[in-house]
Amino acid sequence: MTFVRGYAVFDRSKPHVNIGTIGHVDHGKTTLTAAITKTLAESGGATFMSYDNIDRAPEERARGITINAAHIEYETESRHYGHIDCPGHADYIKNMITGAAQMDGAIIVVSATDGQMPQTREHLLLARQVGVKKLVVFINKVDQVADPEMLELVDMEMRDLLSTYNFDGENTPIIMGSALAALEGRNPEIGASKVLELMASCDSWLEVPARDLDKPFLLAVEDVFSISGRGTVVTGRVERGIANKGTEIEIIGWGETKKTTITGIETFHKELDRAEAGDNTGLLLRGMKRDEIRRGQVIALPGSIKQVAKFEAQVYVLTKDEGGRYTPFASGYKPQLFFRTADVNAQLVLKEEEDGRMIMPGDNCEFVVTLHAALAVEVGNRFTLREGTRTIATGVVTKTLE
Ligand SMILES: Nc1nc2c(ncn2[C@@H]2O[C@H](COP(=O)(O)OP(=O)(O)OP(=O)(O)O)[C@@H](O)[C@H]2O)c(=O)[nH]1
Ligand SMILES: [Mg+2]
Repeated sequence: MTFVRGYAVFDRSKPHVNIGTIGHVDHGKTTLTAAITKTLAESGGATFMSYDNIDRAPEERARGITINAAHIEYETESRHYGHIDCPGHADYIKNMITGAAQMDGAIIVVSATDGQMPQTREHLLLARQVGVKKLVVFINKVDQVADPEMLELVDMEMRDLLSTYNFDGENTPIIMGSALAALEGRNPEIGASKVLELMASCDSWLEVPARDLDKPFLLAVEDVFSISGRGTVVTGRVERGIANKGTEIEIIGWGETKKTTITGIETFHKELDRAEAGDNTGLLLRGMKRDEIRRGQVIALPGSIKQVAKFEAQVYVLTKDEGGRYTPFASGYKPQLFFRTADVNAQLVLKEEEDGRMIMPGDNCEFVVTLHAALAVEVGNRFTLREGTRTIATGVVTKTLE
């Protein structure tokens, strides 16, 4: 993860919403992210973040693609947004899932020249799976398309696709424009004005989710930093509850539980006294070394959540048209399981083993899932199963076992 320094005083006078850009590689997510900061900077709602400032790792610059999800912040008149620019490349889906898992809503970017592509579909599915309820569509690169019918077609196909993945295809706002024009400060009719229209749609269409402030504190660790002279900081989105400086917590997952105290809280480089559900935050932890904490663990109120290595789950196996497998698999299958910010090897055994029964793409089955290492899992948690570079199934935990 890259942390990009923000500008504003983090006050709670405006509702905070976590959003971000998702979609197929090269469709213009990072360009749009930079364009949003440029456009909002004019009204004082952002610090301009150049493209190179967002994709700043050497490998990202050399290849011209995003690898790490980057965190940015900006404000509209009515809201404060945390924005995560996700990678589109199929090899970095893992970083996309971790990024999307922290979003309340998302902007899906689709290029007018290509229309929907494999990761347009996969990202929609994964966004749905990690709990993103609503999206706004940005059809980008309209400067490259002369034929209005082509744009209409992309619009129609996106509405169909949204409905396929259980989003509101009919009413979802679709904005057509050019992120590059906005970033380069030209053709405002397809540039800046469209970015403003996009932000207005985010303000009106994406909802501020109800935050579970009353539940016990939980944050899924996205990244771990060591800050010299201060100690170890973990970052991630607070899933529920409230924590203050001085709150005792447990670090749970990967088979280990450790206890410590929160000694500092920082959100977008501003010191705060408390972290609450919905915040994308960094917690300074007493006496912890950087290598004692890992992505995929959770920081939780002691005793509020258990780690389990075995649970029952309802699993839907994607068809090949949904990007899934072409062929069936047998009980005992071992995919990679993605859950909150964790990814772990898992084994799926049919709950009621019928001799030699094969599981077909399109099937809905009950499995007993065994994880390679225990994680903080609860009934109702959603997860994704992947194999190589392909998402092959999605599931929900129905009962925890051991
Ligand atoms: N013509 C035109 N080109 C654009 C527009 N927006 C982005 N591009 C170009 O498209 C290419 C890819 O843009 P990025 O913003 O890196 O795409 P991305 O979606 O972030 O790509 P990944 O993060 O690697 O998935 C770059 O060369 C951009 O300059 C646009 O509106 N018009
Ligand atoms: Mg990018």
